[in-house]
Order: sequence, then C-alpha cells, then structure tokens
Amino acid sequence: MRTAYTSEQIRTAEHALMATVAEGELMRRAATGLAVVCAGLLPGVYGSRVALLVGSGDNGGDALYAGARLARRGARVEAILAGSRTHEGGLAALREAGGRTVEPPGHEVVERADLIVDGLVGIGGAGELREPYRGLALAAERAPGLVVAVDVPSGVDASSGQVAGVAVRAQLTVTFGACKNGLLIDPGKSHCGRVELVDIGLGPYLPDPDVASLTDEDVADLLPTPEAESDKYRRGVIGIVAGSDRFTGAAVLSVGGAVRAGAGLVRFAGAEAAARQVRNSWPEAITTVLDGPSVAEVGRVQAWVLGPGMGTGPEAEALARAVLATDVPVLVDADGLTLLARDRSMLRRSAPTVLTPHAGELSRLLEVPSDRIEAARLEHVRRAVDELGTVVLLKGSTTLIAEEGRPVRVNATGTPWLATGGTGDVLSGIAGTLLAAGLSGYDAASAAAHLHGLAAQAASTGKSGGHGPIAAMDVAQTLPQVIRSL
Ligand SMILES: NC(=O)C1=CN([C@@H]2O[C@H](COP(=O)(O)OP(=O)(O)OC[C@H]3O[C@@H](n4cnc5c(N)ncnc54)[C@H](OP(=O)(O)O)[C@@H]3O)[C@@H](O)[C@H]2O)[C@@H](O)CC1
Ligand SMILES: [K+]
Repeated sequence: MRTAYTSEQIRTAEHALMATVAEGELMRRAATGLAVVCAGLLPGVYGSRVALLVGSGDNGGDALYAGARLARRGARVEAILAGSRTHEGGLAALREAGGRTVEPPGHEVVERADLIVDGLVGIGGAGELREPYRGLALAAERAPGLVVAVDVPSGVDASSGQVAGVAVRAQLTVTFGACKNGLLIDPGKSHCGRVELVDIGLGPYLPDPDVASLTDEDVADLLPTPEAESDKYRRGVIGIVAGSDRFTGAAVLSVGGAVRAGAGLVRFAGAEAAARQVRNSWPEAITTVLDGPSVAEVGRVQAWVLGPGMGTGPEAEALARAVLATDVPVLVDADGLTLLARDRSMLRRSAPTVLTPHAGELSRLLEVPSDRIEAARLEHVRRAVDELGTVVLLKGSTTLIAEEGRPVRVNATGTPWLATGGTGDVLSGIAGTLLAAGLSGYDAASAAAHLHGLAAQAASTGKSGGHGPIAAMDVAQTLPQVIRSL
C-alpha cells in the first residue's frame, strides 16, 4: 500500500520528529537527498548551470542548501531570491560555497540553466501563486532545462492536488518524509513528473494516511482464488441489468468485464435486443429478457450491476427501483446514476451500494458543475460519500474510491488510451464480479479500478514497448492475462 498525507498531517509528524533531533537536522537530511537526486540527473555536476527558484520559506531553504552542495562540486549555481525574505542559513551556505544570488525576475538565469530547482513554496503554499513566483513558474516551463520540484511543485496544493492558476511543471518531484496527497491526484499529479521520496525519518510519527493507493500485491491479496470445492455459485453470481433495445453495446461490455474478471456465473437481464447481443458475444452468460420492471424471475445473484445503457425512461426507472429494492450489493453506473440523481431516495437500502460516476454524472448527483469536480476531485468524492452514504468511485484522470471513515484510495494504474467509449461498462462488470465474490464495496471498487487500468496498459502496449489505441473489449479480453501475472 502506498500512502499519502495532508500538509497538516506532515507538519504534525515533523514537529514530533524535530523534538528528537538536533536543530536543522531535518532540513539537512532533506537537502542532502535533494542534492543527490539533482546530481544524478546531470550528465556531470562540474560546470553545469543550476538555477534555484527560492521562495521565502523552508522550501527555499532546502533549495539553497542543496544548491550549496552542488556548488561545492563545481556547478555554477545561481539563486533567484523571489520571496519577501530568504532562509538565512541556506543563503549563507550557498554564498560560502560560491553560489551567486540574483534579484527577481531573473528569467534569463532560468532560461540558460541545465537544471531548475523549484523551491518557491512547498507544504506552506496557499492559493494562486503570486508574482514574482507565477512568472518564474512560467519561465521554468518555457525553459529547456530539467525542472525538479522541491517537496511539491509550487502552485500545487499539497493536501488536495488542486491547482489555482499556474503551477510549476516538473520532470521530477523530490518529496520529503512521506508522499503528499497532491502528488497522487490530478491536476497536481500531472505537474509532478516522476516522484522520488527522500526518507528523513518521519515514518514512526505518521498517523493513518489520508489517501492510499493499492499495489499489485495488495490487489493479488484481495482477489478471491477458487478452491478445489468451489462451484460457480460459491465463486459469485453476478446479475447485470444493462442495455436497451437501442443500446446493446454497454450490455455486451459490462457482461464481458464480468466474464473475463472471473465471475462464477453471469446472469444478464434486459431488453430483447440487448439480451440477443449478449448471447451472441458471451454464450457463458445466462440471459433473461425482461418484460416488466422486475428481476424476480432472474434467479438468485450475490450482487447487481445496474445501469450501463439501460436508458432513463419510466420503465428503466421502475426497473432501477426493483434492483435497488433487493437485499444484495448493487453497483450503479451510467444511466442508473442519472435515474438516481432524479430521486436519491432510491439509495435508502440496507445492503451496500457502490456508485461509479465520472465528473459529469457526479455533477448531476451533487448539483455541482463538473469542472469544479474535476478541479477538486478529492473534496468532491468525499462530499459524495457524505451526502449519498454509499461507496463512490469517481472516474477520471485519477480515479478515486471513497468510503466513510477510510482513506480515499487513488488508483495508480491506467493509460491515457483508456479514455475511450465503453471502458466504463467493462469496469462495472469487473467491480460487480468482485462484489458478488464477497469483497466489500470499497475493496471491490478499488481492486476493479486497478485491474481495469492494468489491463488497459497491457492491451495498449505493443511487443516493442510502444503504446497505441485500445477498444473497450480489448480491456475485457486482457483481464485474464493481467490477473494471471499478479
Ligand atoms: N518542517 C520540517 O521539518 C521540514 C520542512 N521541509 C521543507 O519545508 C517546507 C515547508 O516550509 P514552510 O513551512 O516554511 O513553507 P513553504 O512551503 O516554504 O512556503 C511558505 C511561504 O510561502 C509564501 N507563500 C505561500 N503561498 C504562496 C503563494 N500562493 N504565492 C506566493 N507565496 C506564497 C508565504 O510567504 P510570504 O507570504 O510571507 O512571502 C509562506 O510563508 C516543506 O515543503 C519542505 O520543503 C524540509 O526541509 C524537511 C523538514
Ligand atoms: K516547490
């Protein structure tokens, strides 16, 4: 499990650790680690040009001390002192090591640097970057040199990943003590480049994480493996209510996700046209053509997937009510979410419910514009859990999975090629399968997102390592291979 924390959690842990070590020791550890990483990035330290963007806080102090180390190894280090004040010890160390200081704006220094070290703001940053920081962040983006962010790319909110205005775009972020939420969640994540963690001894002082991310090993541990005496019923029977006479593809893809994720049995229930397509594509599934809003004749299932392509008319609504009135876990996706947004009272049920919206669908459920959700994903997935009382998986550039009282899980797998029609339907089938196998909604949703992303990565990667387009069905078809290799 990878873990991440808010700025406040990091500060509290740092205070506790600081009480046990000599003054300045933590910054020394941080700056040493930073300097080692920077040196490793340069073809040779001696003679290379390094620009330090130095803000008024300790983040600037880290940059100055690391710059001093590089200067002692022969780098030509120039520090742009952008803050209203400058870390005194760091400044003295840099000067003593032969580094130069420059008044802002100093953009010419940024432009000629081989390496740009962003020490404008770290976990103490708040709100939009002010001048001259903003101009320096933009200059660093235009400049040809490599950009390394100290602790957090300046302009990224460390606790949430939000970016108000401009933020530094780094190729590498060197973070201290523990990972911050904002390094894992977009839009912040996309400003970080690769993230390297420098250990400063914070581990024993860290509280329970605010955010976590499953690894392959975690997911392998969560996945059920059939035993000798397992039969298809014990492995989990999933019911899928999806598709309509007009839309049949979503049904085929959702069933495909379930079959390929290892469901013991898939029972599909829906309109005639959808059922026909499902039978043609997946003879493994048992199909029922529904002639009314009831799933009583479908047979016993251990979990339902409700929604992909089912439509949003009165019949679909009555069917959604019938599925949600059952006493087994239900995963609601796509059209099912649109129906829920019209009447949230359908969520009053005793069994677990998992919702899997993208920002647009969540926008209807919460009555918040979807661009605000995209900009503040962590805040809104938590708000959704509070207001709706379910497990919520918010899809998107970084998929988040939230449940009351647990760290928000950030999905670490996937590829930009995954943003294509029908992949969400496949995800619903995977997550429904894991629910039917007995995983909690939180674990089922997080493990499903992980597998879905891995399958997409594998499907989009060619033999020579290049990447290319995938179709949603490729994701479903690649699942067995990915599960085998976990
Ligand atoms: N604590 C520890 O043990 C260790 C901490 N370490 C390091 O310390 C860092 C935290 O240092 P920190 O607390 O000094 O805050 P930091 O991020 O440098 O900046 C705060 C200042 O920035 C300013 N400012 C804020 N927002 C702004 C904006 N939007 N636009 C412009 N300016 C803005 C504001 O200053 P002012 O307004 O007064 O000019 C504010 O006071 C941490 O990330 C890590 O790198 C490591 O050495 C390991 C040990
Ligand atoms: K920074």
